[in-house]
Amino acid sequence: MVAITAPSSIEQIPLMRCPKANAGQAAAAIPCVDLSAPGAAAAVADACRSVGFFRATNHGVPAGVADALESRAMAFFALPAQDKVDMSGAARPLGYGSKTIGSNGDVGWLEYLLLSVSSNSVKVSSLPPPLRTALEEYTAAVREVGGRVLELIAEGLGVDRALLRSMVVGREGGDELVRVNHYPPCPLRAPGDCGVTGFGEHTDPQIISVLRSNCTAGLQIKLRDGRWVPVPPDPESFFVNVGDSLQVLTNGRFRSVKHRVVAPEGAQSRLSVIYFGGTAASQRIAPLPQVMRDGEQSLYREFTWGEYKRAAYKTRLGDHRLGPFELRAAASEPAQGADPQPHCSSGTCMPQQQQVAQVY
Ligand SMILES: O=C(O)CCC(=O)C(=O)O
Ligand SMILES: [Fe+2]
Repeated sequence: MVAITAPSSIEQIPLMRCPKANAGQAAAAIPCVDLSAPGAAAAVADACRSVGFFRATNHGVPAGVADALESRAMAFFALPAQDKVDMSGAARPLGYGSKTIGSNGDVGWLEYLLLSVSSNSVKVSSLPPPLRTALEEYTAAVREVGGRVLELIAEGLGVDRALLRSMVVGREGGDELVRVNHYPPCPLRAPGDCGVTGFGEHTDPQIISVLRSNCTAGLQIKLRDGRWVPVPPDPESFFVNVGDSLQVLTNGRFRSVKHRVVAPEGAQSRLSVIYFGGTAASQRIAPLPQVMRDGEQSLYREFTWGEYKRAAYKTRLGDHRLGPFELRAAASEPAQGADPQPHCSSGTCMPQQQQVAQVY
């Protein structure tokens, strides 16, 4: 097992309540779209409206591209902690991070690499060359999947097919990121139906995210009815998230999906790679006029991607980040701060009643 080292000040990992879900029902709740099928545009739009998340098959990415990145990434994460920092810089926010996510107190049982991948180059000079090559090949492939999904979304919305894709792919000054998350098996045992936080509940702020993981479970999404359901891992598929920006571009027709990761309890690490399709800092994020009905008002005040990203970096993962940009508070969920959470400390979870009651 690879040990995660971290400053002692972040020794505390929050718990999350993970009610046992019926595996069949959970899998059925997650839409699956064959990207090459004739009805793909309608199916993608439907999934983005109902769940904000779907599994994409027939995406055209050869298995070897993702497998190569997976093995290079595992080799990187097996290096001594200091080497990982030396090679990629400490995450601020880009670079190598361990346990700390962002700079506002979020922690989880993971280590990661967060990289800017706009304009086809991974902007970290000293990564091991085989890892860099694997990242660049993977990024080129997953960007195509993201681009295709954005075309299908546009088609499903009845707007110009190239409109959303051109905000992200090949966009001058664009903002595409890749995050490689490694969740080693967690030796901490959570009480009852709790799990140890791998990555806390959040929505992704960009337009869309495209995720691929190895065979180890852990990802969960929140359905519209409030139920958390586990996403069965499937290394042969990609999983697509609606991000906050797409929620705004569709004036709330699509909703960004809340998701989180529970740390692996078994012997296997989870390795996931997420491509975040963001746009240029100067891009206005506002409902597309073509999707608005006559007389329909925007639910959001005007902002640019740059403004939203800056605001997002000042918040906690679980904060309702779109809240300050909403014009009609009643139209969306109440703003939520990060709940106080129970903690694991020094390898033992504390099953105090009061703490467990505060699990989100
Ligand atoms: O690692 C995962 O499976 C998901 C992580 C995630 O949601 C993120 O990095 O934004
Ligand atoms: Fe995410």
